[in-house]
Amino acid sequence: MQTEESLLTDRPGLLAQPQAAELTAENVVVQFGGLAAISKVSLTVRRGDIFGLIGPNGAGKTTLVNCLTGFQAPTSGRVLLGGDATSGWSPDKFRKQGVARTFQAGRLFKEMTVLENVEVAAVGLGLTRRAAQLRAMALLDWVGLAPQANRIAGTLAYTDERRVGIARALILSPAFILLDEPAAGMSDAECEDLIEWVATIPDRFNCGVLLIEHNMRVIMGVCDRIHVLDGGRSLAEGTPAEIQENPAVMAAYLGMES
Ligand SMILES: Nc1ncnc2c1ncn2[C@@H]1O[C@H](COP(=O)(O)OP(=O)(O)OP(=O)(O)O)[C@@H](O)[C@H]1O
Repeated sequence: MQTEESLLTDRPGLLAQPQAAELTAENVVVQFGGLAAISKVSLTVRRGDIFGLIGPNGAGKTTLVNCLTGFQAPTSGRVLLGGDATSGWSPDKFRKQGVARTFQAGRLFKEMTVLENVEVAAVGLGLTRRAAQLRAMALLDWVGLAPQANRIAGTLAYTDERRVGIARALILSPAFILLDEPAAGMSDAECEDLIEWVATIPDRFNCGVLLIEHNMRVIMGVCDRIHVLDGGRSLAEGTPAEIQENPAVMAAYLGMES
């Protein structure tokens, strides 16, 4: 009999056991025609850390996350998972090796139930329907959506869609989870709630978190380190205190909502 906790966090033997301690971008360049969306960016997300990725609109945050998850091939440079080159890996391979993500637009299957949305992710990773359902329920409980499990996903509030996306990404306990603007559209109270449970992810799931977020309260409240992009280039990296005092960062954010 499995406990609630093991349903949340263990990894069945059919998956590669993700051992990687670091997810690294090394001199990554992404060129879209004449536009350099990412210019020689290097950063490392460590298992156990919450690593913030911030920057004004169009800075290249999502493009970089796409590179770190196999949705975009770098024009040059490399992405390394625990020291292994990932060149040519599909998003599915990244996921099976323990790198999961959410999307800005929830990308839920709108006609399916909330539970089925999470369940299919586990079935896609090789679990039986029954095992997938047990784990999906445990995760929905953890994100506070168990009472909505049988609701059609297309009828959910926008903020609850985010929670389903996070539950789906956390299924089978990835080594790294990349969250793309989870707080967008949330009220202050919902943000506080988000900060509280995102802060527990590294220890609970033994994973590293990369967090893209415009909401500075969320970023400063929860991150161990923060990397700032501007116009596709790295502007700064440091602790929340260092980033808040960095004049170049303040200049890039002048006029932005805090
Ligand atoms: N598939 C694409 N083809 C062409 N240009 C693209 C593509 N994807 C992104 N871009 C451009 O690359 C730049 C970086 O975009 P990206 O979405 O990565 O920024 P972002 O920091 O995530 O922005 P936001 O905060 O608004 O989500 C932008 O100028 C964008 O228009």
